[in-house]
Amino acid sequence: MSSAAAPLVIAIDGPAASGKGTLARRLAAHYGLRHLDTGLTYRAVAQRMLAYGLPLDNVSAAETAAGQLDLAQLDRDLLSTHVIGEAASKVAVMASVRAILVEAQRAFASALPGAVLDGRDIGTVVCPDAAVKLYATASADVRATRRLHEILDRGGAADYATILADIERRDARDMGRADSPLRPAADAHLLDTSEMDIETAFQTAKAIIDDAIAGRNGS
Ligand SMILES: Nc1ncnc2c1ncn2[C@@H]1O[C@H](COP(=O)(O)OP(=O)(O)O)[C@@H](O)[C@H]1O
Ligand SMILES: Nc1ccn([C@@H]2O[C@H](COP(=O)(O)OP(=O)(O)O)[C@@H](O)[C@H]2O)c(=O)n1
Repeated sequence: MSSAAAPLVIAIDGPAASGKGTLARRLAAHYGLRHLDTGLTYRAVAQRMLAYGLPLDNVSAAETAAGQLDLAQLDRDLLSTHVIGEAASKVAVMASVRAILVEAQRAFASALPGAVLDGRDIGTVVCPDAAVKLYATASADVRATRRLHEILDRGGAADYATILADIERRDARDMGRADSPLRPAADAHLLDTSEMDIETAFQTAKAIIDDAIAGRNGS
């Protein structure tokens, strides 16, 4: 039996530009939950390192930056650059940095009424008991095209081949690292959005979550 007072946690993982953030934001608004883009926590640490000209493998500096992080101050516009995403995946291989960030992410998830968290290890490490776990995927080609349009729409410059190579390199680093590699949790629902528009992806995710909530409430 489930407790009505337990926070409802929805975990969404997936590789770069799979659409997990877009889904997470819409789902959080729909279900009246708070949202945390955990990628921004790694990006914020990386941004501090870049701003101070520190090497991205400087563990003690990265630990300090992680310890000083304020989840309420994460600036998505500032942190969403391609360069910071690449740097974040280098910072994210450090187990001690992950431990600090995971603790903050778990505290966020534990408050009522619950939350949608998106990232790489939410269903496997941060919230292994989440009520619903989704693993968003899309082909590397589709993801690179989405990211390219995102950058161009913001007035930036980029080319498809470079973005695709960066995405494939980042996938390999995130899936190959020793601590908390990117992979679907055993009980995650796979959501391949390659041929879904945003609305279809949202409706598909919502149907999965509604089912899980009905099961949780014993109906
Ligand atoms: N199903 C979809 N179809 C088309 N574009 C999408 C879809 N989902 C997300 N996008 C777009 O792709 C880009 C990356 O999406 P985002 O949610 O930020 O991915 P992630 O959080 O996985 O990196 C954004 O510009 C977003 O609007
Ligand atoms: N829960 C998480 C979230 C992000 N990350 C790391 O942070 C990087 C940036 O994550 P992000 O979610 O902001 O990147 P995008 O998927 O939006 O491109 C990823 O490539 C991972 O290396 C992680 O290790 N664990």
